[in-house]
Amino acid sequence: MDISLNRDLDSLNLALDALDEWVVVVDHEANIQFINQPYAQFLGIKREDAYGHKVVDVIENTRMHSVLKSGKKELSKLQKIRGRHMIANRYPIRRGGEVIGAIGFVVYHDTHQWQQINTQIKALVSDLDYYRRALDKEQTGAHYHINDLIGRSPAIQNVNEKIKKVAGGDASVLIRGESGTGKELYAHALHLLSERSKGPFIKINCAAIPEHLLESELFGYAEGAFTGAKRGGKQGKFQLANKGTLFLDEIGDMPLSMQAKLLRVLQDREIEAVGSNRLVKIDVRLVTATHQPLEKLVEVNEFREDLYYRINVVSVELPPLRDRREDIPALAEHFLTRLAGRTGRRAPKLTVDALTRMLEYAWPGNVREMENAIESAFYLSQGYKISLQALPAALTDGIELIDQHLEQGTLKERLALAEKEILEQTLVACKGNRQRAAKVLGIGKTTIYDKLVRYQLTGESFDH
Ligand SMILES: Nc1ncnc2c1ncn2[C@@H]1O[C@H](COP(=O)(O)OP(=O)(O)OP(=O)(O)O)[C@@H](O)[C@H]1O
Repeated sequence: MDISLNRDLDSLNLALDALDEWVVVVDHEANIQFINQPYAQFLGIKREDAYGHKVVDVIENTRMHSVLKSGKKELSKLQKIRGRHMIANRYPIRRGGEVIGAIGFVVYHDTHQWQQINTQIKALVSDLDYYRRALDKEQTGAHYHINDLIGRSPAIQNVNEKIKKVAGGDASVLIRGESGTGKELYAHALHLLSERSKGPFIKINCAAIPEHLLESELFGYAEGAFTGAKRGGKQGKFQLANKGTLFLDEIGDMPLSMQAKLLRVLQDREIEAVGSNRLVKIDVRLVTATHQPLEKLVEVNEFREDLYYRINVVSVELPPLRDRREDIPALAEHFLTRLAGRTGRRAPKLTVDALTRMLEYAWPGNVREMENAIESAFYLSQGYKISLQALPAALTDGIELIDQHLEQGTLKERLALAEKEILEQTLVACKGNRQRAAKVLGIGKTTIYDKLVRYQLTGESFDH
């Protein structure tokens, strides 16, 4: 027996019988020429008996004859057959432009099947809408003024000076720096220092938005632009940022197709919403940020050179935290005070060991990593001090930790350690003012200086 599948009509029939979809084919007079086995079975007929008969006589509520008449396909139409609602697609068949028949598929045999999918999609769309709105809320408005930013190291002072200088005017600014160095905070500060400070500050993270949504997020869409488009359309970030600042974060991750569109908008200063053919003028200052080596991306054709020059009129480089270690004590204190405020707890202090380790550590995740480290240590420690043990493993790996409860040493050594810690905490509380610390502790000026030298507490980390 030949069991191979041939390119003949029989094989085609077998293939159509194997489908879950039900299939019917009619000729130009709406007579059934083919019906697949599953469909015939559902209708309770022998398919041979249906051949040559008018489709309206065999299938309830059919519209195959209408498709023949209109020559237009009908997609996802509801059809009730034998008490069940089905979803059908119907297509005209043409030869040389003339309609010679039609083919129909029942895609979902039961609306229950379809309803299940529909419910899932509805839930997803509503989730998406919720997160979009939450994201919009979070990404609107500038919250950080330059004076709120912690850090007085020379490297940061240079950045602050540059930001103040370029804030006025409309030059596009590219903020560069490793992840977690504070690029977004500086974009806020730049906006608040600029003449556009009364206008909106709108942020969009190019890396976080799927490529197919990025265009409509940036430029908006017109009503009916695509399935699921909101009635009345939607404004894009460019329109929302009108007369203000648009902050494009992670610009290095923008897909090439969008880069071309963005470049055109920056050149022409007008945008066209998706699905609209109306050009709208925009008045927006562009601030971008990236941790990516843009020049390298230009070399390998992953970032457009012309766009690179457009966005890089002024470039501000944020130094990594390891190059401005002087800022670490102040940042630590800032985060601890903020956590204390939020939780109603008294702000704890870092022990000298913990602070020393934080000053030595390389902080590959920069200020964000430090903020997280402080937060986890804050919740892990209960008392007034945060010891080395409370710091995350990344900082303490490879360091010999002595369990506090098993702390060894003579009484004299342990009293000295306690004295050192009291001195250190008082100094931090007095912002490095030794005279005040001496007064608080009820000791003389000379005594405190002697003790500070003995315990090596004369470093600049206590000066603020
Ligand atoms: N100078 C600073 N003062 C206070 N907090 C800061 C400072 N710099 C950074 N932070 C904090 O560090 C975290 C990271 O900052 P931000 O999101 O601005 O970094 P980023 O460089 O934009 O990071 P990414 O490249 O990952 O987007 C934030 O929680 C921010 O509050």
